[in-house]
Amino acid sequence: MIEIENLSKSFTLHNQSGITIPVMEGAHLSVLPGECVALTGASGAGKSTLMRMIWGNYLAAGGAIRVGGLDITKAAPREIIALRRDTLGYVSQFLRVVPRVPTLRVVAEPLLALGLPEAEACARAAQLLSALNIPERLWALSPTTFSGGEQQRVNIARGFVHGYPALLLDEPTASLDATNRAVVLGLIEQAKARGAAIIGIFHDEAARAQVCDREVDVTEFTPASARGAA
Ligand SMILES: Nc1ncnc2c1ncn2[C@@H]1O[C@H](COP(=O)(O)OP(=O)(O)OP(=O)(O)O)[C@@H](O)[C@H]1O
Repeated sequence: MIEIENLSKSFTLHNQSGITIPVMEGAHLSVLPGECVALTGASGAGKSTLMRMIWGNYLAAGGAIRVGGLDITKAAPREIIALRRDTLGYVSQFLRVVPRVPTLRVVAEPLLALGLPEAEACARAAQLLSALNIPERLWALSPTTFSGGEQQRVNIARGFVHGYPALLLDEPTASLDATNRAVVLGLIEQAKARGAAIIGIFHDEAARAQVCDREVDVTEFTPASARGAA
C-alpha cells in the first residue's frame, strides 16, 4: 500500500548562503495493508522529514513514494489533494483548524469532502468524539480554545473518521491520559484489522510494542556524508 524506493532528501538553506544539507539517501520501506510500522531513530534522524515527504509537503530529491499506486514525488497538486481526500490520512501532532468551525464539523469534514450526507457524517463524528471522551457540550464550540489533550483527541477523531487505506500517525498518544491512550490504541488496532497500512512515530515505547508489527530505524537512511559530520 505504501512503497518507498531509493528515496533521498536534502534541504537547501536559502537564507544561509544556499548551503545544502543531505538528510536522507537510499531510503526503502514497504508497508502492507493491515501492517503498522514504527519509524525510530534519534532526534534529528529524519522521522518527521520522511512523514512529510509521504504526506507530500516536502519534495524528494530522488526516488519514489507510492501510496495506493500514486507516486507522490511526481504527482500533480490535484492528485495529492485527491489522495488525501480518499486514501491517505494524517494525524499530525497538532491540530490546525479554521477558527470558529465547531468541533463536530471539524471531525465530520473529511466525510463531507467525500460526499457523505451531513447527518451520516455528523453521526460518525459524534461516535468518535464520544469514544474519545470529548464532552458533548464542547462539540458546538471551536476546538481552538481546547486543552492540548482535547485538541489532540479532536485531531485523532478527524484522522480516523474515514477508513483511509493508508495512515500516517505522528505521536498519536503523546499528551493523553491512560484512558484515552487506550482508546487511541484501540482505534489503531481496528484500522489495522480493516486493512489500513500505517506508518507512525511513537516515542511511547509500550504503545509502539502494542500496535506496531515492526520498526524501521531511519538512521539507516542517513547519508554517509552526514553520518561523518555527526
Ligand atoms: N525545513 C527544514 N529545513 C532545513 N533542515 C531541516 C528541515 N526540516 C528538517 N531539517 C533537518 O533534517 C534533519 C531531520 O529532521 P527531522 O525533524 O526529520 O528529525 P526527527 O527524527 O523527526 O527528529 P525529532 O525526533 O527530534 O522530531 C535534521 O537535521 C533537521 O535539522
